[in-house]
Amino acid sequence: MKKKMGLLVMAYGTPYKEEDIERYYTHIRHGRKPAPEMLQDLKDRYEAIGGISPLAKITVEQGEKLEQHLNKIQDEIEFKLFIGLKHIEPFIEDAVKEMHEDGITEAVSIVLAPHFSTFSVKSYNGRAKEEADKYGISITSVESWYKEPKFIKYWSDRVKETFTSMSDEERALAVLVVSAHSLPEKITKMGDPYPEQLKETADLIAEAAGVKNYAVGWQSAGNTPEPWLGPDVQDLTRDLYNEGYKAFVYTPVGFVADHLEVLYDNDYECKVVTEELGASYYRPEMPNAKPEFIDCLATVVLKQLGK
Ligand SMILES: CC1=C(CCC(=O)O)c2cc3nc(cc4[nH]c(cc5[nH]c(cc1n2)c(C)c5CCC(=O)O)c(CCC(=O)O)c4C)C(CCC(=O)O)=C3C
Ligand SMILES: [Fe+2]
Repeated sequence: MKKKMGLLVMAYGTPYKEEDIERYYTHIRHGRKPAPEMLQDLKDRYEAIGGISPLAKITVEQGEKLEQHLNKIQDEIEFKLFIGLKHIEPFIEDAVKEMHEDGITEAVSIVLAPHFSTFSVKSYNGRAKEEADKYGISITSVESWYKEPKFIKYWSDRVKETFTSMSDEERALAVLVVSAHSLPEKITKMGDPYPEQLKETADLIAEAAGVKNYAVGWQSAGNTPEPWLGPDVQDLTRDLYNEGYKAFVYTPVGFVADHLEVLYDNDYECKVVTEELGASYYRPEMPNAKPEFIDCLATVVLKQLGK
């Protein structure tokens, strides 16, 4: 008899249609409605990437493929998928309640973001645990998985391919920019491991790819007066250009899918800067639901369970 276990896959969530944008943004802002111009700015950014983000579909595909793959590569546990989102339905709490209604008493959870921070993974895991406690469900939660060798290999393979595709002249002046979502700088004072985890990720990828010229940057910082972690990837691009680099390879490794922060903040905003400088722009493909990435997530889940 196989043991049945809930597989709680958590992700950020995205509006399903234009009318969802306001309530989604309000949820991100902890219930404070955005000013009309902030809302319009966000709507314009979604419009610029085709009206709506591909993220909703990709998250489901990642979850479903992970469930299938886990059930294929081992036969001790029967995993059942539940998707729980941070800022739109199905919310994390909805997913945990559904697990309970399904008779599940044991679950493993993973967030579709590799690095731990109090603002991201800690909040996902905290919400899941609080709801699970109501039903007596025990959840074991992955806290971070950026060090998983299959994750590092995913990105170092992409980086190698990209550098190999360049001419010798271009490669000599190329630089790798490894980035994640910025967070308020105050997390550093709280001893948050997030900045250090991104730096470690960059070191591991650069080493595995054999790339000597690389830098860590932050992107997609919020629109608030407080200081955010820097340097911002756009400013960093200009600084690196002034140091002599002419080709830029962006790897937004804090994300795992094509979505607004990548399709707009990298593929539009960073690209504008490289075009203005006359430099070349590369952004290797995101993991999405590629088999090697699904296998990476499965490895992380099984390791969490001591398998
Ligand atoms: C750490 C982190 C991740 C990575 C980890 C994880 O994945 O959990 C992440 C991912 C994402 N963030 C996303 C979208 C947004 N995040 C926002 C705003 C914010 N994010 C923050 C943090 C993070 N965010 C913070 C501290 C704010 C400011 C809140 C405030 O104001 O106090 C805003 C508001 C407008 C703006 O600032 O742009 C939007 C629209 C999407 C979906 C894109 C799509 O729909 O395709 C994804 C995957
Ligand atoms: Fe965000």
